[in-house]
This record gives sequence, structure tokens and C-alpha cells, in this order.
Amino acid sequence: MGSKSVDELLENSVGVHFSGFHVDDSEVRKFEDKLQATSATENGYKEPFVIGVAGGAAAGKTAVCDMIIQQLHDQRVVLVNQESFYYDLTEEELDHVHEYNFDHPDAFDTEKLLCCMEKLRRGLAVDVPNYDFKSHKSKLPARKVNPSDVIILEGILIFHDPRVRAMMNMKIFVDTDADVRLARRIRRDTEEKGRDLKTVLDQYSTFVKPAFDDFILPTKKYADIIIPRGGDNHVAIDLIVEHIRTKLGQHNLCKIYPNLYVIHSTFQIRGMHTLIRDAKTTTHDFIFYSDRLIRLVVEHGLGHLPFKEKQVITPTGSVYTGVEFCKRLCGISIIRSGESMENALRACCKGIKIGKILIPRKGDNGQQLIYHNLPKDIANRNVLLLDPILGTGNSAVQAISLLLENGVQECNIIFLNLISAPQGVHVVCKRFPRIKIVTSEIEFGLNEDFRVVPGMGEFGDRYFGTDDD
Ligand SMILES: Nc1ncnc2c1ncn2[C@@H]1O[C@H](COP(=O)(O)OP(=O)(O)O)[C@@H](O)[C@H]1O
Ligand SMILES: Nc1ccn([C@@H]2O[C@H](COP(=O)(O)O)[C@@H](O)[C@H]2O)c(=O)n1
Ligand SMILES: [Mg+2]
Repeated sequence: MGSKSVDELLENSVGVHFSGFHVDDSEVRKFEDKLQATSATENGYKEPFVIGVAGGAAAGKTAVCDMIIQQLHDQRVVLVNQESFYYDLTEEELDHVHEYNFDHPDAFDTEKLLCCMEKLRRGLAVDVPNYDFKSHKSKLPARKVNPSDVIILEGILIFHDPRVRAMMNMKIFVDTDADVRLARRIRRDTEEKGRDLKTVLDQYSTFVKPAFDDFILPTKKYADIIIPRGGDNHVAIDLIVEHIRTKLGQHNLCKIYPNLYVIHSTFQIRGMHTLIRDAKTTTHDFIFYSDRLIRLVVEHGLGHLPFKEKQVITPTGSVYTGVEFCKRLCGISIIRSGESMENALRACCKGIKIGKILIPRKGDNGQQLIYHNLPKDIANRNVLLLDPILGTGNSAVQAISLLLENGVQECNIIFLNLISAPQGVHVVCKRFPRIKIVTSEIEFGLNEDFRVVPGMGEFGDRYFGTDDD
């Protein structure tokens, strides 16, 4: 199944203004097919940040990865080990296991690794083989790995294949002295893998050391960052985590549209999203957590209003240089879901005027009826346009066009959403490049019925309790 272009979606849409609530299995499958047929950037799916971590065996790669994962605690991070992609040994190879070179690039099924990585990058879950170092074979069950914001690819030869390297946004080489690596390997292989000292030393001198010199060390030149002393190097790990955070802060769409602002994601925000997206959440909880999220979006949106510098004298007689709130503003809610955002706006802006726009779905005669009630002096105001869900962008385009017809300047409009579909963002930002959009999460996209997925259902019905009948 092919994906729909933005123009196609717009043309076919009939003022649809809802989010995907009743997504059954077949819809999920259709969506997965659609994702498969579309590149991540095209459908707006946020491509993961891929980090490669290479270095000699027992250099401390896993230790470094664990520290990065721990420090990125509020991000979804997944670790994929190159060792999961070791080929299973045949019976004959098993009989002569001491002659098998596990440190040669040919010991890995790189095609399978590439295939798994490609799926993860497209936002699909994969089964990663579960390799057993004792039997030298992968065992069942495989490890289910879900798509994440960050994928860390770790392994001795992870920089060897140029196709794997090309997938990485950051390459780290863990550089630890050979004697430290050997000492750690002896301890690990004897204690954890149950091998005897002679076997470990023989394997080291026959395969591990030569392979390090011939294949692993030559890949150090591909690294962006070389970490001496591995996990002991806290400064290097702090810098790496800081860099990843900066890169993650930006959704791909924000790079295309500088006026799109996605509020910084925290565990609190994701927890609230989890609750309001859950179809089983009660109306009471839905309202409570939606209100909390809406308040955050409104506060964030207000931060984009123009401010004037203002000085005040504090009770200690000191001068405090601050700013003055913008006074000429109003809210406009798109009926009906947008009305759910009015209270938060009133709570933040004392006495704010709030107008309304109604954009019903197409009637039988194909005519679009629009009711509106706007402040008379709206042309001189900054407008906070309220709608929790930006889907196709159809109603947003009509609402914004109406504001412009009434004299509002495009750059004075801030459109506040809880969730936004990439298709809607494209449509609105292309047509009105000077308006600002503030949202709390960007969705995967729209399904065949123009519903936002994953979405949160018919927002108005869930918020106003009319979804029980
Ligand atoms: N900084 C460190 N200090 C002491 N021991 C360490 C350190 N980093 C790793 N180790 C130990 O060395 C062994 C190999 O580390 P690991 O991170 O698994 O290396 P790799 O993934 O590169 O093979 C493990 O037993 C681990 O506990
Ligand atoms: N069946 C196997 C497979 C691999 N090895 C050794 O593991 C090392 C790589 O793992 P790290 O965690 O150290 O990166 C590598 O040096 C292989 O020799 C093994 O001993 N048995
Ligand atoms: Mg490891």
C-alpha cells in the first residue's frame, strides 16, 4: 500500500477534524505497511539518532553504553549488540570451536544486522537474535526490540562495514590499553563464560590480538570521538550525552519549519500523554491530564508573544530588569475541541477575550459553513488559536484564512495544539510560513481515514463526555 501525499490527503479530506481512536489491528498493519513504503522523513516519523560504539573486546564498550543509557534516562534508548548477529556454528565448526575466529568480520551476519537496523530506523519493531556464548548459537526466544529515539549499536567490528557506518549519526571508539583488555577478558571469560585460562589465552594470541590489529584498530579512524579509559572517562561521557540531547531536542519537522515549536519532552509529559491516549482512561482522568498538558502548551505559547523590557524596584530597593506581558491579545477556539483549551488560557491571561470559529464537516450539498464570533478589534491583536489536534490541516487553514481576512497579521498568530500530524504541519506551515505552531507531540501521521495516529480519539467527545452513548 502506498502512502498518500500531503496534497492528495488535503484534496480527499472533508474537513475531518478528529484523531485516531478506534485503531484496530488491521489499521495498525496498514499503517505499518505505509511506513514501510515511505521514508522516515517523508511521513514525518522522527528518525532515531544512531550511535556506533566500537573498540577491542573487553575495552568497556558495554560499560560506556550503559552509562550513556543511564544518563539519557528520559529518552527511549535501545542497545543493539553486534554479537547478537554472530552466525550459528555448524556441528562441524562446533567440533573444532578452538579453531574458529570469532574476531573476523566474516563471523557476523551483517546483512541481517542491516535489515534489523533499517526497520528500526523506519519505526518498526524487530526480533534481534539472542546469541548464547556457551553454545555459540542463537537461542529462542529472540529479543523484541521496539523503535526508539536513540539506537546504540555496539560491537568490536561495528565500524567495519561502510553500510553500517553510514547509518550512524555519531561514532565512538573506546580506546583501552591492550593489557587492561586482556586482564578484563581473562576475568570475564573464566568467571562469566566458564572457560579455562589456557583456552582464553590461546584464543587471544591466535585470533583476538591479530584481529584487533588487522580489523578493529584500522576502524578507529572512522570515529568522531575516541574515549580513552572507557567508562572511567566521565567527562567524555557527559559531553557525549549533552551532544545527543541537543540533537534529540529537535524533531525533523522543526528543522524544516523554524516556526514549529515542540515542547521539551519529559517523563511527566510522556506520562500524561500515555494516560490521555489510553482508550481505557475515564472521562474524569482524560479531562484532568488533558488540562495539565493544555496548560503547559498555553504557557509555552505565551512565551512566544512579543515582550517589552520593564524595570521594577524590589522591596529591597534594588532594580530588577524584567519584561512586561503583551496586553493586546485574544484567544480564538475552533469549536468544539478548541473550547477545552479556553480555561487554561483564561487562567494564564486575566480577562482575555476569547472568540470562536465553527468549521463543521461538509454538508450534503458540499458547502462548508463557517460560523465565527471574533473580537471587533482582532486586527490589532496577537491571536492564540486553540485546537488540541492538528490533523490534515484543513480546518486550521480555514480558521487562519478567516483570521487573515479579518485583518490579523500572519506573524501575530500562534496556533496551539496538543498533538500535530506531520501532514497538517506541512499544510499549515507551507501556506502560512509566518505563523507559529506550538505543540506537545508530533504524531506518526494520518491513517487511510485521515485520523491522526497514534492519536487520542475524538478529543471533543472524550473531553466533554459525549463518547459514552
Ligand atoms: N572502567 C572499568 N573498570 C573496571 N572494570 C571494567 C570497566 N569497564 C568495564 N569493566 C569490566 O570489564 C569487562 C569488559 O567490559 P565490557 O563493558 O563488557 O567490555 P566490552 O563490551 O567492550 O567487551 C566487564 O567484566 C566489565 O565489568
Ligand atoms: N561464541 C563466541 C563469540 C564471541 N566471542 C568473543 O567475544 C568477543 C566480542 O565480545 P565483546 O563483548 O568483548 O565485544 C570477541 O573478542 C570474540 O572473540 C567468543 O569468545 N565466543
Ligand atoms: Mg560488550
